[in-house]
Amino acid sequence: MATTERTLAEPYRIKTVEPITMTTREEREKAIREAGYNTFLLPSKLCYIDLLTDSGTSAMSDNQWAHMMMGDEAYAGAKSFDLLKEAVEEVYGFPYVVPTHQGRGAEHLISQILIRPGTHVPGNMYFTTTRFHQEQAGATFHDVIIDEAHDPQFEHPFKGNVDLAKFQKLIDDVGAENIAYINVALTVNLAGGQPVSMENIRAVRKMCDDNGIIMWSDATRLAENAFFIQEREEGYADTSCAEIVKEQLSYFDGLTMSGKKDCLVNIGGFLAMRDEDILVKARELVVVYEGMPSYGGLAGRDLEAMAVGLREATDDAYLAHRVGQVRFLGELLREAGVPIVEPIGGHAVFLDAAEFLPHIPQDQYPAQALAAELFVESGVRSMERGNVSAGRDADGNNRNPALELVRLTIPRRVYTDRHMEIVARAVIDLCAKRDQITGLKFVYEPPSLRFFTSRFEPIA
Ligand SMILES: Cc1ncc(COP(=O)(O)O)c(C=O)c1O
Ligand SMILES: N[C@@H](Cc1ccc(O)cc1)C(=O)O
Repeated sequence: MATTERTLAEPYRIKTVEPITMTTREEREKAIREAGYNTFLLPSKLCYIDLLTDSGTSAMSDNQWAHMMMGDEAYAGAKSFDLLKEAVEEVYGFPYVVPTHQGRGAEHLISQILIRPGTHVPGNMYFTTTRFHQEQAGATFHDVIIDEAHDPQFEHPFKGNVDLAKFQKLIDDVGAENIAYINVALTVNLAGGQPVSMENIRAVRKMCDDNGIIMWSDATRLAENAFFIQEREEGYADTSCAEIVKEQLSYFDGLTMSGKKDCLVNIGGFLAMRDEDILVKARELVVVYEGMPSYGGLAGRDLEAMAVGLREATDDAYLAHRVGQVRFLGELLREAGVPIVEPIGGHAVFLDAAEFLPHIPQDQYPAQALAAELFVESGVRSMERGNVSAGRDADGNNRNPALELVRLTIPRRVYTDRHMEIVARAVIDLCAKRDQITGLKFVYEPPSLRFFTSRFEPIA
């Protein structure tokens, strides 16, 4: 959809509003200094338009709020769990579900269940928390995404696809019996919100069947993935996103879910699976780390909101608007010559910071510097997704990923297209004076998941 053709209005009307206010440049300069040039450490009240993340930032519907009042807060056997179980079975097709407080709670449990120390986990690009839990359980992560995903400019309709040859090579190198499972993310966050095709999912399933490998999904943005299949894959134009969601998942043995994205809730997650042995182990572990198997760290009202939200998120009109709004912002930037990751993904527009700031070496964290400066310029909060996020390897060296990006992440059902225009204007204005932006160095660096809490100062 080109910007000029954006005729579909929001498929909802606004019933509750939350005021936001603009700050002065001086206030923002002080705030970013105090936050150690890390946008994660900024107070949200100073962020005029907050595009840090699409996680837990959705606006809930009237129906979700109504269900919040109906949460069954019993410690055990709450009916809210039954509602979630029914929704997961009906919409996703999995008979068993174990709630967790959010996605990484589910990642922790499945990593502990399926990984033996010394085994291997392939995936279509790493995700920070996912890889952390896999490594903590003793596995080695292997990136088996297609090469194109590491090239920000490469146009590919399904840039999140698994490279079957890379997967096969790993099987040949380490032996199928040493592969704990393959983890396929729908869509791929760090590649730019890029989708995986149904054809690719089927082909991975076949390789898993041929080799006796468990096929798991990080299904965090599975509804957005379904939208891209409907839009781009032959044979799916007349299939509803709800049907595509179900078909996609029919090939998997189970999934981890961060409900904070495509279940449209502010908190929540779960594991879903077909295998009873995995269910039993998940129930054994969930009571240690999260709570009873019927609530997993959540309130009954959270389970209710998630059960309703996961249905709403598969609606065709909602998804067309959702992905359309992300694209609207991306196209405004592209038209102005701002370097962005192509094609524009499902949940965010990613600025190519390496291209934006060619004068800043990667070890001076250009994406981190760009996110900080965008906030000072405009009050728009974004997130670094490059060298800082990738962390250090076993030898203590920066991983220097091929993608050095800043993510403008669009919360679901929260901002209007007018907000998107303001964001585009801010980025375009900053692009015109990019030469003035300088690199950063660490003044505090935590040992893991450093991007959340690290602090920096400018290199003079
Ligand atoms: C692709 C992906 N997987 C897993 C997670 C983990 O989910 P959560 O933030 O709910 O722990 C996230 C977001 O954090 C994500 O984007
Ligand atoms: N999953 C969320 C929250 C998050 C952000 C950064 C991370 O590396 C981990 C989690 C997101 O992608 O925005």
